[in-house]
Amino acid sequence: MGSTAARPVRVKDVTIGDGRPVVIVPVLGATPAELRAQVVGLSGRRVDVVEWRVDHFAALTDIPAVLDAARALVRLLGPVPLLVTCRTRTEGGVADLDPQSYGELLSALASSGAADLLDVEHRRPGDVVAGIVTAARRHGVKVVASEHDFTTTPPAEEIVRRLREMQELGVDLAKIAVMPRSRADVLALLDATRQVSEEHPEVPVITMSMGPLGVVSRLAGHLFGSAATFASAGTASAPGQVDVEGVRTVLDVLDRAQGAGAAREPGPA
Ligand SMILES: O=C1C[C@@](O)(C(=O)O)C[C@@H](O)[C@@H]1O
Repeated sequence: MGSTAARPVRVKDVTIGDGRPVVIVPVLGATPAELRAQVVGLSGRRVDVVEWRVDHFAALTDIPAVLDAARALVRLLGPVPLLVTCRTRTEGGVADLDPQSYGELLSALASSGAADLLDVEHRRPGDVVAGIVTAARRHGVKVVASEHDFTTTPPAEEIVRRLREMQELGVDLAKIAVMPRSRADVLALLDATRQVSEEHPEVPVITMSMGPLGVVSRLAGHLFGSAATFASAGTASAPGQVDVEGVRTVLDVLDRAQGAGAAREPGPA
């Protein structure tokens, strides 16, 4: 274990990074009406955080329209925190923004109070990333640094290095999604997750191995140290996402099994 203490992130009534997996569900509407319908469709489902994938929004370059839509979502969600993510093309999303426009949009979102959490791609230019993080800090918005590799899985040491690089940006959470080509790749992702969450728990990590091979990381990643999992409700935002009910069922089973295991542990069999 590292010498520093875990620092779970508190957003509204949700705690991220205390060992219990947080379920995040993306919405991908192109218009405010589509987004509204998707969020209404989530009511009664066990969703901890909603992610707005703003890169799918038709008026992405119209900052006031984006802020209006974000505010409407926050009102509709009530106690459920909103994570706003603008996934660029290079990271597997649909936004085609130059670094300056990316920085302006995210800084505006950070300053507007229209997001509880903001995803920041740490591979954008350093000054752009720093500007967004500063704006978010000033306005009490939590930052999730992120990186995506839709073709490969780097070796575990490299995943560790990238997660550490993100943790050191002064953000609240560090996230990495990678694509496995083998079972060994899935293990590499899980092992890197274990290592960073044990040695550097001060910034919780969110990790996933994508596609069908990586599904186990979405269902049991918390047992290796991942603080959250992305689950779908309707349209998945990445390959391998399982529907929210399926994820909840598995998490409940694992939770019960762990409780039973803990109760048995002290005595001899
Ligand atoms: O970063 C992530 C993780 C993700 O890519 C996944 O694999 O579940 C889904 C995205 O919507 C989100 O922004």
